[in-house]
This record gives sequence, C-alpha cells and structure tokens, in this order.
Amino acid sequence: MHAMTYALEGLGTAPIPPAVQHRPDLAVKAAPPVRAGESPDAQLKLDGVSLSFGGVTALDNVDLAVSRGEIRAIIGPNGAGKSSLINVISGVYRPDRGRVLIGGDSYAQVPTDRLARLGIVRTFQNLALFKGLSVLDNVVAGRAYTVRSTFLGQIARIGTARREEADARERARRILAFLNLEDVADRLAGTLPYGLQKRVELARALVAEPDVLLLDEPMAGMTATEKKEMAGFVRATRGAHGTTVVLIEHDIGVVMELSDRIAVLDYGRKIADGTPEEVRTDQKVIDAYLGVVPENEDGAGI
Ligand SMILES: Nc1ncnc2c1ncn2[C@@H]1O[C@H](COP(=O)(O)OP(=O)(O)OP(=O)(O)O)[C@@H](O)[C@H]1O
Repeated sequence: MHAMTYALEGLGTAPIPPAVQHRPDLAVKAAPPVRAGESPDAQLKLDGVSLSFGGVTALDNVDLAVSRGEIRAIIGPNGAGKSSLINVISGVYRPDRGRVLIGGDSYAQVPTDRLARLGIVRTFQNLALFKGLSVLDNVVAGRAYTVRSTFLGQIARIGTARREEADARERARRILAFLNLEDVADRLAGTLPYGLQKRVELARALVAEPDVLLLDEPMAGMTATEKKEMAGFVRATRGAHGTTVVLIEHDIGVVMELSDRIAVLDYGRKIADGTPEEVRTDQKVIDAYLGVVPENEDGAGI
C-alpha cells in the first residue's frame, strides 16, 4: 500500500469518544442550526488570496469558503502555508492579492483590533497564558476584548465596569464548567499539566463567545488521550454554541475524525478541499505527503 494512504487510513480510523456530554444548561447562547458542508452563505471566505515573503510564495490564489457551524481543518506538509492562512484570516498579514469576507463584509486586511467584535477569536500554537494568574482570571481576561468599557470609560462609568466585570466572571465560570475545569479554577495556570493549560486556552477563547474559532495546532504536544479529550471539547463547543471552527492540526488521525471538511495546502496552493473521505483518497494529497514521516498518536514521528 502507498505510504501516505497507509498513514491516512491507519491514523484516521480510531474513533474519538466524546469527552463531554452535551450540557444545554451551560450554553452561553442559543446554538444556530449546524449546517456542515457546502453552503451558499459561507460565514468566512477567502477569495483569491495570495501572499509572498520576498521570493517565497506562502499562499497562491487560495479560495476557501467556511460554512456556519462547520469544523474545517487546514492541513498540509511543513511550509505549505497553513500558518500564513490563519494569519491572513486574523489580520496579522495583509495579502498581496485577494480579499477576506467575514459575514457580508469584505476586507483587504482584516482589522486585528476589531477581530473579536467581528466574531473571530484565535488561539496560538504556543501557550500564551498568564502563568502567574489563576485559571479563572486567565479566562476572564479573554472577555476583555469584548466588553464595552474603555479605560477612561471605566473611570467615568465605574458602575458599568463593575457590572461587566461581574458578568465576565459569571461567563468564565460557566465556560470552565463546560470544559470540566471547575476544579482547577483557582489554581495558578502555570502549575497545570500541559494538556489542561491548552484546555484553559480554549476556555479563554470561548468566553468571548466567538462565531468563528481559529485554532492553531490545538493538540500540539499532547498525548493521545489529551488529543481525544480536546477533540471532544471542540465538537461539544460546536454542538452547544454552533461555533464555526477552523483549525490547523498536524495529527492527521485527529483531523480526519473531527472535521466536516478538510482543505489541503501544498506550496501555498489549495490542492484539495472536501470531506475526510474525499481527501483521504485524493491522489494529489497522497503525493503531497509522499516522503513525509507521519506522526503517530503521541505526536512523535514513526
Ligand atoms: N514571516 C515570514 N518571513 C519569511 N517567510 C515566511 C514567513 N512566514 C512564512 N514564511 C514562508 O512561507 C511559507 C509558508 O509558511 P507557513 O508558516 O505559512 O507554512 P505552514 O504550513 O504553517 O508550515 P508549518 O507546518 O511548518 O508550520 C514557507 O516557505 C515559510 O518559510
């Protein structure tokens, strides 16, 4: 059997048990209907996006349409352009050509300072928690981008600011319960095992109640068990809140199990886009991964 076919099939078959039960009582807002798959009303779109760094083409005329409520993975070999694509969506980079459409609005460069208000929140590949703050305070901090009071406004409207603070803590506690993190709410974030810290990052992103959640390698460095738990929480998030999820992830097995659709990049070009089954059997995808050492379930090369 072809090396990559084997890798894709072998890693893609293990079912991921749901890590959490659906808890409607913990939902922070009503879930819109989930419509996975092609949809004319894409919530997020890239239209002919190209980006280069000097002579290096990172993205080459990439189109992408992400439907409301779908879990969409972006995969590809190292250097394929995955991070560049997330950075274009989150406004870190301005593409040389093309547009990003969020809801009905089109941007030459997405305004990073208004990202949360546009309904988009991202996590980062490397942990970016305040290690000396409690888990609860870290999650409350995730609300900071969405509250209305500015610093001066807070002085002028101390009452409003206090209400917003109380509201943020209440929402943070609900999210912690949703992600089974209640028991560690008062622990210093830096003292938690790595897998739990990654889950706290997810909590901090969710407290902003994003319409679109961008996850940059949410399972990097995790054990197989932690990956399965995280996949369960991502799925539960979509189930409870109707959140659209766009994720970059290197573990093909997890991606195949978790995603509704997968876009595959290679040398900056989108070479495939479809269901896990379509992508798994796509010859261009198999060829792109030729010679790449697949990761085993613990993230190490095999
Ligand atoms: N800031 C930068 N300056 C110069 N070149 C860059 C920069 N960012 C990315 N590149 C180049 O653009 C191409 C795409 O990189 P990108 O990081 O988007 O790929 P990737 O698929 O995320 O890779 P990986 O899986 O290794 O993280 C690569 O050739 C990379 O070297």
